[in-house]
Amino acid sequence: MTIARALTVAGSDSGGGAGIQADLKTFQELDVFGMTALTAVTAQNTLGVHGIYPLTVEAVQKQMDAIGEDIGTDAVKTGMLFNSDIIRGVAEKLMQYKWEKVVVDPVMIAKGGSVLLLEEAVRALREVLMPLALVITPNVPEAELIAGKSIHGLDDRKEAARILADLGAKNVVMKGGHDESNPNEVIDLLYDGRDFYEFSSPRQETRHTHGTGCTFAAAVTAELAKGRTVVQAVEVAKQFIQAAIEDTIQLGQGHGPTNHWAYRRRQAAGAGR
Ligand SMILES: Nc1ncnc2c1ncn2[C@@H]1O[C@H](COP(=O)(O)OP(=O)(O)O)[C@@H](O)[C@H]1O
Ligand SMILES: Cc1ncc(COP(=O)(O)OP(=O)(O)O)c(N)n1
Repeated sequence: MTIARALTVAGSDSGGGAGIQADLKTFQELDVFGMTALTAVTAQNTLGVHGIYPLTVEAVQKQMDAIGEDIGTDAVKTGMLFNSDIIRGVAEKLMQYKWEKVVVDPVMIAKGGSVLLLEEAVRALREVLMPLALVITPNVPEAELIAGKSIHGLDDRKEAARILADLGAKNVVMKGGHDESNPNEVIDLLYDGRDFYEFSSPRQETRHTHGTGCTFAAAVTAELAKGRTVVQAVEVAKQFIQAAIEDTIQLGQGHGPTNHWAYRRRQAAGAGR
């Protein structure tokens, strides 16, 4: 039996809704064998981030070597990378192992406002990591910072996507959760350097959206690991995150996590009809 493999290079969220925990749950739900290279430990729950403890570059690279020298991987996702040294160290290993299906989720700020990427690291993200990305998945504030332009609505998002593609990302998914120019719909916009594709879903009125970005990017990574095209992978990821937000599980007192079981349960229910 061959099994698709995916590696996430990201931070740990003790609350289980975002970071490496969200990535592994998503990989598992999509039938992909998940592996990890931890970049930082966060003490985090639905109320916010209470502590950040980055690992050394050596520790991050050793974990990537452990995968590269033995198990190998079909796709890689990067999440919280925290500082420019870690970004450069991760980029070095992506190149060394010639991992090409790389999904970069340019995690910068958590919902509660905590900084998950230092300001000094944005340049390294732009110059060193983006050219290695098969797909980059910024939310609106992240795209504004990387592209250096403010974004209001779909036309601005398209222009920012072009700027990000010029920086070297082969495909740009501009996520629409923060774009409230359309109160009824959330449109995720994919730009492949030539064409735009829109993935739309009804906007859910909920505060339980902790880890949506990680979960979405992990689903894209899992589908790429299985050999799907970028368009197919984004299509599945959109369905996965929509189910995870709609079938809410109410945990904690703040922004709760999404439901990583929901997509599989819906698929199973559909198959049983
Ligand atoms: N209120 C919502 N209703 C439906 N989908 C949402 C909602 N908020 C976010 N999403 C989806 O969750 C994913 C993450 O979106 P976004 O909020 O833009 O990024 P992030 O979680 O990184 O801030 C996207 O696929 C987006 O379409
Ligand atoms: C360890 C860790 N990594 C990433 C994030 C950000 O996750 P995201 O999916 O963008 O969700 P919110 O934090 O915005 O809810 C995180 N919080 N922790």
